Amino acid sequence: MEVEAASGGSGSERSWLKLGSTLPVRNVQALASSAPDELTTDKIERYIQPDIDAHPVLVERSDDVPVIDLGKLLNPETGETESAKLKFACEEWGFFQLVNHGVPDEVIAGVKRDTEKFFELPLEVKRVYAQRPGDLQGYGQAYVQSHDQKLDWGDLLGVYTQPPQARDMSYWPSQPHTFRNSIEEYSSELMKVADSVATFIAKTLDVDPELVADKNVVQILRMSYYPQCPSTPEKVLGFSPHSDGSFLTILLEVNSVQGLQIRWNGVWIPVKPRRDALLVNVGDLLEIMTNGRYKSIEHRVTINAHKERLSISAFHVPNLDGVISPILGTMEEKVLYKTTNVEEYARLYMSSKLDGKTALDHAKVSGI
Ligand SMILES: O=C(O)CCC(=O)C(=O)O
Ligand SMILES: [Fe+2]
Repeated sequence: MEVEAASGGSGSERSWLKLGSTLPVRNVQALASSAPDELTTDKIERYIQPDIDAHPVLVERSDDVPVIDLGKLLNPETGETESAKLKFACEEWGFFQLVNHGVPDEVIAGVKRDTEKFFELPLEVKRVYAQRPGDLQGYGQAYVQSHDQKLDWGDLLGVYTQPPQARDMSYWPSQPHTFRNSIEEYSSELMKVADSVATFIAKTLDVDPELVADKNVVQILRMSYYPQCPSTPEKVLGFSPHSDGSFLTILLEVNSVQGLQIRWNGVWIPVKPRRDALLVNVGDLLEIMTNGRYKSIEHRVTINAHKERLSISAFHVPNLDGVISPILGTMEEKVLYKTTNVEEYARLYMSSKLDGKTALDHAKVSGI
């Protein structure tokens, strides 16, 4: 089985699109729907995660995942208190549920409906959008970073949505027929949310919002479909543990089936889907920018024996030609991260050459 590693841009065409890595394997949705006797040990083997139980799962902490109210952040009377909560959420959790986010219900309902319909389409139709090697856009299987890495029990649709001047809608799925429109509406609403969140994050850091304004200009949507897994679901993951290589990620849990778990003080905490919220998380680039104060937390997705799960991740990232420099709070603060070139970071994140380390480790000042 071959990993088609990112070949990288051809110099003139430097874009996030060219940095993906994909594995041309069988579609998981099709595998999941095969008859139980067809789903042999041999076929499921590559998905079995021996370390899945290495850390305990603490369901009772689920209610502690912070909730941040964007309406309260915007209101001068409540802004300060809410901003302190936001700071705490970014420092201690790296994840928060964002309520009163302002995205109209019908926009969310539209993109949810069309994402569900897309994955219901016959395999041959979805395959029309198959990923090209080294392309983040298209339909395929989840990325893997090394030949021996366990496979994830999920299929994805990657859509490169922003910035408007660079996107090419002709790569977007045209089925269901309302999909392009619903993606476009959702994408532009999320750009607004990401801008507001970034502005409030800048305030919590006491830095000029201008300093974060260019960190969110590119957006990639990833629609994930994790089919039910009739065979040993407790040993299989929809998405292996990782942190996001983004600045900010905004997640929509499409059908509210629980699956996401976040790593908190050595244990896994399941996140309860909330229909009224978007789940926001700090990505690696924000961790670098805050010199480690805001945490890009590891997370994973578990799967179900009988229920499928769908989600939409929106990764907000800077242009590839920039750099991220740690902002230091005080003169005494220890410098944890190097000034990092965004393109180099993105290549590293997507590459299979991580020597068991994470991309974030490579951005650290050596010796730490
Ligand atoms: O499906 C989810 O809940 C999370 C997906 C995720 O972690 C990602 O897309 O990076
Ligand atoms: Fe993630």
